[in-house]
Amino acid sequence: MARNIGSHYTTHRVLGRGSAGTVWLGEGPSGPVAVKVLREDLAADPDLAERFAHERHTLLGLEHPNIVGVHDLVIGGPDARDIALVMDLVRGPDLRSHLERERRLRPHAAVAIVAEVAGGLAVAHAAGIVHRDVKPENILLDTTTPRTRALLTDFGVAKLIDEPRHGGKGGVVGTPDYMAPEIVEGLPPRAAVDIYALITVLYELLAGFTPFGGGHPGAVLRRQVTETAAELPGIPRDLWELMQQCLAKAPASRLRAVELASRLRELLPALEELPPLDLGDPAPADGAGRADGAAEAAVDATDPAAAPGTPARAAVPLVRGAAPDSERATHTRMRVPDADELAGGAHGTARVIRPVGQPRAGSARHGAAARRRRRLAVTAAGLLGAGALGGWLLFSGGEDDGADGLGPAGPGVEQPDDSGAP
Ligand SMILES: Nc1ncnc2c1ncn2[C@@H]1O[C@H](COP(=O)(O)OP(=O)(O)OP(=O)(O)O)[C@@H](O)[C@H]1O
Repeated sequence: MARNIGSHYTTHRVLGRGSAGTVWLGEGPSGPVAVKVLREDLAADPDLAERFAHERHTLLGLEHPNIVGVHDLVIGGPDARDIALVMDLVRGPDLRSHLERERRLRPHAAVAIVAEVAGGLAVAHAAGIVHRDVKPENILLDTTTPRTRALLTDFGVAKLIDEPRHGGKGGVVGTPDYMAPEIVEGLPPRAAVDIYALITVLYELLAGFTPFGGGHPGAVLRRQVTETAAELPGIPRDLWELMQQCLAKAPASRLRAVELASRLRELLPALEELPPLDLGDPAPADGAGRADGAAEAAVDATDPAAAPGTPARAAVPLVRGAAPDSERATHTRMRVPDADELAGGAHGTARVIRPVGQPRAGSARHGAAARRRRRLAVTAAGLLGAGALGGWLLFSGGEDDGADGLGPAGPGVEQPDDSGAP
């Protein structure tokens, strides 16, 4: 049923749901738009409404072909409880859905997408805006043009929702798989966190899994701080060197967005003919269950991420709590693993990428449930300080609409036990 948002916009049908609210297809004075209506419980927070109003200028000011433009911010509604962002309508899938379908992208396609997003980030960073939640879910693909265009969305929303409520200490909300080590260490997020996250996305597009994902969110955060990304077999040397530089633990060592965009563009011609990286698992055409077991056979049976009923990855929304307008489960509290647990025990938790055709003995198949995507909101308050850990991880759990996830402990990847389940 059509619903009015402010005096200029009408919403018609749901395009998608995120942790912060629901995105609707809408109509405005100049044509179709996407309208993100924040969750009622968030919108009811007067501080949040105030922050959105305060940042109106920033939210509306970013213009770039690779950034989803925000046209308007509506605060009000019949009961004065709506907060809605009116955005460019992007016709096409988000990068998460695209990757789930493709499983792994050709290096040229992956680098082209990431170079475009880096271009958008460069403009935002120059304006002093850090995205803070770069991940495939926040990259939309416009497929209406002859050449698909990638657009980064949700600018500024992470910061607004993340701010401490009443001047108290806020946690850091983010997505463990893409979270830069300095955030885990409690430092304020600067532009370099977006570079780290974006190159993590590139790694995922090439490999089908993130460098440090899998298992307990606390273990993922620990790996972000302590481990080194495994080199992907067959990746061109100069591309890998650039990726390593942007995955550096020290933020100052990473490239700036503008440099990254141009370096990636320079690499493109040499990547044109390359097929997707061969990590040893025949990609199923439909991206659905790998019923023949050829791929699943490589997954470590001890990996909690591979256990039936355990989510394969942790794509994390911005905010805690269940969306009242979605079917997600309510949030759950869990303890951050202590320093010892986070040290990973004697065996560590880094993935080992095996050479093609070399399955690991004693490995087991993924359960169907292990491929489900789960969303978590993580608050990491001073997670790793002087080697000791404190605080809590707060996460909301629930599955999305049943799309198969790309398990970080994907085929061809070993991930020793890092169980730190609550
Ligand atoms: N500007 C847009 N145009 C078209 N569709 C959009 C637009 N913005 C979002 N969507 C759709 O709505 C879905 C939900 O978007 P939203 O930003 O609320 O959540 P998310 O980024 O997927 O997750 P989260 O907010 O939890 O991190 C997206 O996956 C996409 O399919």
